[in-house]
Amino acid sequence: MPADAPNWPAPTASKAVDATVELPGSKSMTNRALVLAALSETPTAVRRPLRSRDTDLMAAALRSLGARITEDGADWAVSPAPLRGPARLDVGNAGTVMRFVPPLAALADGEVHFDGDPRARERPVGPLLEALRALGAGIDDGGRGALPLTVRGTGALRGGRVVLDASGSSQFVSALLLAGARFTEGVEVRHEGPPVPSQPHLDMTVQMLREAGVAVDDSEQDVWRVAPGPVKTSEIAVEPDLSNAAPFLAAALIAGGRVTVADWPRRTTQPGDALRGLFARMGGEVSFGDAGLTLRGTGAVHGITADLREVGELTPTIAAVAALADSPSRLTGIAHLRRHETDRIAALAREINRLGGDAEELPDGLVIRPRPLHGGVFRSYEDHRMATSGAVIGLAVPGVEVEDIATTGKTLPDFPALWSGVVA
Ligand SMILES: O=C(O)C1=C[C@@H](OP(=O)(O)O)[C@@H](O)[C@H](O)C1
Ligand SMILES: C=C(OP(=O)(O)O)C(=O)O
Repeated sequence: MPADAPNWPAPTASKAVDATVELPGSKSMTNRALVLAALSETPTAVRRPLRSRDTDLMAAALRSLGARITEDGADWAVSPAPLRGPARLDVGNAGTVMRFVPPLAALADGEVHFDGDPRARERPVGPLLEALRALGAGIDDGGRGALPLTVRGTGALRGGRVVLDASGSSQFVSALLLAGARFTEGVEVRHEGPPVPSQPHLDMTVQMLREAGVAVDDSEQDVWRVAPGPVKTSEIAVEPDLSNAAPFLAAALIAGGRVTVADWPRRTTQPGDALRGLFARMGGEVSFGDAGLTLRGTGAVHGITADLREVGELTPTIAAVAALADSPSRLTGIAHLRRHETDRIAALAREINRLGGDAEELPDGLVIRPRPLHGGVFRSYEDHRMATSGAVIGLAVPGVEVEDIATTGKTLPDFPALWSGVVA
């Protein structure tokens, strides 16, 4: 962010909202689609991908490894090519790039160097690197277990069985599975440790692999087996990003009225689908219709006690709503959020409290006791979901200014315009 970028005055809702919003594609599906397309034996059309910092970084990384990725209207056309180095890749602060691409680099011929934003160097990749080494990869990370690092690809990876602790991020497992069919022996990943977060994202990985013709066995708890074989995709349609639906649905909860998110899939592996249940418990009326999924505010906004381990990505928005509710909330199971774009537990508590709230950190979550809030600057810590949480609080609290709203470009570059379209 330019040091002098002005804060963004969050619009206050002066009346009930009444809007339909068309959201861009899912970050998680887009970046899986790009990886699978780059590994595929056949060219792939990725339909309605998200265009944002994280997905542009993924496309750039795969291009550097040899894939041809071109724009075709709103789609991306991906032509695979043998993976090769040398390459220097920028992961930005994208967990999906820093975790999903090193296994591809291990399959490439040549050295591939990875680095990213200062925060990316603090995010965990160690268990993934250890697993890749155990599967035959040569990696130089200076013993840090973190970026920057170099993968010394030889054009093939043996693969086989590996045990790792994926309690820090489900992306360690997804990374090994996405590339696993191309390892000579396939891969068997066994998790040992505290629970793996983000189960829907693991389901997304497994489902998208199966749709690409890859045999995956996930019948045993905490064990995933990917058979060696070709990846074959020709077309992957990306669903709207349901995690980015969170602030928009929250707007109807807070301001009253209704917000419809267009093209909400009836069946999906996206964690954002859990918003239907979570926001219903917090006071919304949720219904499917021809136009999409609609949330109607009832005037009531309730606190919630919820274990968010599986849907940690939704925490910042839920916490913002919780700060405006009529009863306390207790959000748990999310210790791993301390290693997300920022320490989200600490950042949410700090920013809610700066506006006069009462949020208390737990080792693995937050307790939020609603209190009248006042205006002020809501800092975003270069975290897209912190920025949108500030916008949600601003709906009900005059004088909230969100620092660095442009950071929403990580997954939703159009946020300010989409938000004005809903709340103006
Ligand atoms: O695989 C994915 O696309 C993601 C998995 C989750 O990561 P963690 O399991 O590290 O929380 C999620 O928070 C992230 O935004 C996207
Ligand atoms: C944790 C997130 O992103 P990343 O893919 O960088 O892990 C997120 O989008 O909430």
